[in-house]
Amino acid sequence: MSHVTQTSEQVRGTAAEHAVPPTPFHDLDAYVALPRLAGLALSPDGTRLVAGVSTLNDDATAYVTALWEVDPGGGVPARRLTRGAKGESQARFTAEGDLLFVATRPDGGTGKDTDEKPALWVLPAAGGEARVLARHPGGVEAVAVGRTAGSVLVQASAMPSAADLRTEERLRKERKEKKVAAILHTGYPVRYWDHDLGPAAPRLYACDLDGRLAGTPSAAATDEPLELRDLTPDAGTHLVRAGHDVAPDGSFVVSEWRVPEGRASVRSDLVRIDVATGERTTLLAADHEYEFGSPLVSPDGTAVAYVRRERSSRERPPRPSLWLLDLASGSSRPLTEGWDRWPGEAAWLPDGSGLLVIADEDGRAPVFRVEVADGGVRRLTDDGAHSSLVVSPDGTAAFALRASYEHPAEVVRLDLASGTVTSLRGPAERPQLPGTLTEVETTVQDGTRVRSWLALPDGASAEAPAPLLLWIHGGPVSSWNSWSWRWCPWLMVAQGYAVLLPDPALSTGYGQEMIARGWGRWGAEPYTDLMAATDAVVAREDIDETRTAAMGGSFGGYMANWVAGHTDRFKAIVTHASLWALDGFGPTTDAAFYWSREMGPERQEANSPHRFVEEIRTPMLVIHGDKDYRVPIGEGLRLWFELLAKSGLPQAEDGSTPHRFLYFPDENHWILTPQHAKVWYQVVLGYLAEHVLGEEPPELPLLG
Ligand SMILES: CSCC[C@H](NC=O)C(=O)N[C@@H](C)C(=O)N[C@@H](CO)C(=O)O
Repeated sequence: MSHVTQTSEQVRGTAAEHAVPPTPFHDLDAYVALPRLAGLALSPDGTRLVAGVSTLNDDATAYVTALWEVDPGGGVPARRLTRGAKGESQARFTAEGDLLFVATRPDGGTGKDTDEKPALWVLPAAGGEARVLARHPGGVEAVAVGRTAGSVLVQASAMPSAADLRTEERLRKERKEKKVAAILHTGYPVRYWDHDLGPAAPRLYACDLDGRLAGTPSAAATDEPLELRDLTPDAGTHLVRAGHDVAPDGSFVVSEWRVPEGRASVRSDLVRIDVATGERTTLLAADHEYEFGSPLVSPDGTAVAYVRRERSSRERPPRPSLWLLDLASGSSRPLTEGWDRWPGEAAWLPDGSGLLVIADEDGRAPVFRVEVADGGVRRLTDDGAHSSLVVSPDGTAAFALRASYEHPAEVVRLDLASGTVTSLRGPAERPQLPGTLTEVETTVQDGTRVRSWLALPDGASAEAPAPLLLWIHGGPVSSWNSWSWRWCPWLMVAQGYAVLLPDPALSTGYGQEMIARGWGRWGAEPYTDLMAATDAVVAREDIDETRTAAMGGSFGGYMANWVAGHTDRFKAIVTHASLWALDGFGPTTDAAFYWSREMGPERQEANSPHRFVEEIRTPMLVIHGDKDYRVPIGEGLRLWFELLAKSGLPQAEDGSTPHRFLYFPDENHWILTPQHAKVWYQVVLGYLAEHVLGEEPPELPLLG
């Protein structure tokens, strides 16, 4: 019996085989075994809802995503649809109700060696086995479908000189056989997050169904994979990380189109690509003031909702707003210009009268309704952070994933008339928590309200005050508003810590001025806001002011380093994937142009934590992954050397040090594999136990 109530149709993790912990947050094996939801797809008739669910593989060394069907009416338990050993993702429905997905299946069901590249599969609505619909020598990366008819659009990466898929295959084979991995770059960027860009770059292909899926199951089973028709043979690097949307009738695509603009900077235009001919026209050309992204074609195909991003500079942060482009006249107008929030994921209402838009607000990410007629914005949901929004064909309901710091993502139905949100019978139930979540706020010197989440362990009281962990979010332009498997406060709460999650200057969801307050001033207001939030919480009688630690990842790691050089109030500091010397980080991160708009050499100097190394007298746990291209490993290496060599707490002559460096040779900015995630939490919790609680460090046999 597991601690989580599950039906036979629900996901089981390896925790079920172990002794029962009070909650999954008391046991790292149970924690990493919790199922994780991502991605929703709704059939065009609104009767079928499919979610991706990741669970551990048999030896608990990887997550595998399967597709599950969830009853949109909430009556029937969720059921698993796919069972491939390497998993399935990107569920999409065709207009006829066939379920498409991307999967890597070793022999593609054909017995032939397919080099295990992800292919496009279909599970026909008419019944029968799943089969391959299309392949690409580089693997299928993304799939999009017109909602009412027409082509399936496939994104896959092609070698620049390959004019057809036969050449593509040959070029890839030659590189593989000769073990050539070299890339000759002519532009920027050259890396993204955890992988190299090039020599292959994304293109869009049409996969013309021509009614072939509407046949009988037996007819479908004999079908050969379809040909992919290249719509963008001249894409070069223009489609690198470019989002797109297909018109409902499948006749055209609107896509972001990256344009180099000199001095290693790239801007984003919007283009229209005709699916029949591949003809491309620029709809909106970016300039130094504005760029354009996140296109969504209206239900009648006559307009495009998009995000116009006021570009950032030394003087001001970026400012996105939602706009509407009329395709016939080419004229645009603002939809949310006066709304002081950053529009995120959006979906059209089927009658075209408005859009549902998700935006950060006050530690949450609610769903808002934006009226096309007058740009009116109305908040529809109360708690939680929403994602994967899909709207029912009759426009009466929407479905989404909803998460918060109280629970991981779950599938919900939102009644658009009443605003009622109902949890559906998903593949897993909410895990039991080892404490409670509350909201706290304080007013800082300039009058700004700084709010935070505070996770408290059961039993914290004036008689038994809890040690405090200040956890600083990354970005920095983001917010603590949703469940994160990487930054899970409840594992700390289960060990008796209270965890403070503040949203300081630069956080989203509090208006543009909150972001502007910290722009180019990372060591100023963002830091003092965090200290003020900590001061307010340690004044509580259920918190022990004498046992505190600070930690953060990425920008949160930057701030942890800054904290280390500016106060001795914490017993320990944990700094993950952190920015240490801004002159080094600035030009070596994967999108240097973005950061250089905010920080010139003077600001880099003023805000760089490495300048305060001699002031560091707090034990630090440094963590970094070698394949981190967002905050390159050089930051971690330099921090570690300088901490030992010249901090206020240097390595002793006998080689001993209270500092530690947890290094992951094959992880990136995020530590993702289940066993590495376990190691991460074990080492962090052990380090905190030693320095905050005064306990013996735990033995970690897997670390040698
Ligand atoms: C190249 S655009 C920067 C995106 C983002 N910053 C937004 O303000 C970012 O990746 N920042 C990292 C340094 C960072 O702090 N990442 C955090 C949060 O996204 C993380 O958890 O990875």
